[in-house]
Amino acid sequence: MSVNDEFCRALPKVELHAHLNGSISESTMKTLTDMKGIKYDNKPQLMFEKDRNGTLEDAFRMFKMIHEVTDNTDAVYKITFDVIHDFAKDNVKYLELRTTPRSEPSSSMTKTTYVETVLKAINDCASEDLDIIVRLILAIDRRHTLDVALETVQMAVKYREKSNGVIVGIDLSGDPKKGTATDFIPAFKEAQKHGLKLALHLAEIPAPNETLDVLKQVKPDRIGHGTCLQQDIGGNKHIEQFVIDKKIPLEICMTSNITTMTVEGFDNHHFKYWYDIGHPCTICTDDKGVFTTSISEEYKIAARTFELSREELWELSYNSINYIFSNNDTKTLLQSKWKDLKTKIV
Ligand SMILES: CNc1ncnc2c1ncn2[C@@H]1O[C@H](COP(=O)(O)O)[C@@H](O)[C@H]1O
Ligand SMILES: [Zn+2]
Repeated sequence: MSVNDEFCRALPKVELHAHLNGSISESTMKTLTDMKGIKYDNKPQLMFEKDRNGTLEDAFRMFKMIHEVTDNTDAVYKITFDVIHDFAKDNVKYLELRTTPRSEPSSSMTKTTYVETVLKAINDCASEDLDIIVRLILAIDRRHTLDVALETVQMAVKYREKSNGVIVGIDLSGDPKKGTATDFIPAFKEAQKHGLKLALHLAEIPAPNETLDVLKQVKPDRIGHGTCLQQDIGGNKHIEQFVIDKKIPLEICMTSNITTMTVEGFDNHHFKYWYDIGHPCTICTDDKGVFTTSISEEYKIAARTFELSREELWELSYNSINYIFSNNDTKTLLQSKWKDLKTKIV
């Protein structure tokens, strides 16, 4: 049987690359704008309309506007709670959300209350019967300074303890056209020293020198996007070979790349190359709200574009369990859940 919407929804899934604020749904956006007394009639400025392309600049303008709506702890609680419910409804059984700690003087929200609020929403969801495990990655924004990055790592260490291990890692994200990833190497090393995992946006746009430096000096646990990893430096495929040799999993965000035009068309997406050589890849949404997608939709696009069967999609989803930032007990639990569900859906 061929792959259809129903199959992709029923497939149990792992989501490892989802930015909290970029994952806001239209209905949460409506509620939050109502709470602030803003008239919500501006969807195209906050989220891409389906199948409409733009640029990375457009996406970053949208994040800025979404941040204006989530500028207080009530809103941060609501968005976290709703995003977890959205993913649970889409049959995501294990979710690693990532977010950049943010302070907002207008509402007296501090980075501390921001992180505590996100953790509280995660904790409250865990006491519901949602059948989803949620972990948190704190993000370093490449537009910020090394000091800010070190502060983020410190918060991750402190709140990993306080949250009983809900925080699992550190991300590097933010506008890839700004800042330099290598500046944050001391923060990445500090995170590793404390046993935190690293999921870094690398090569979302061509940046071979910083990509190779970061890869060699810290060897991240996963790479976000990796769109331009196949570039040569001095005629040698150093970067690609390094990623292959070290088997660093790639977080694949197809709709995000096509919409921001960092990849020209689904047919040309680098997923095909890496998948065909058997490299670890996991299908992700990036920002399901801003890019008007869902993880089920991303699986469907992969199947449609690259002619993957139900069995192949199931494998793709099952193998993603290997790349999560949680312990072997959690992996075993998820693997047995997948096996139980397999006979019902494949
Ligand atoms: C499109 N590709 C992308 N490339 C790089 N960084 C991205 C991104 N998509 C999202 N973010 C990062 O996530 C933030 C929003 O979520 P949080 O406020 O952290 O929850 C953005 O401001 C940006 O720093
Ligand atoms: Zn991302």
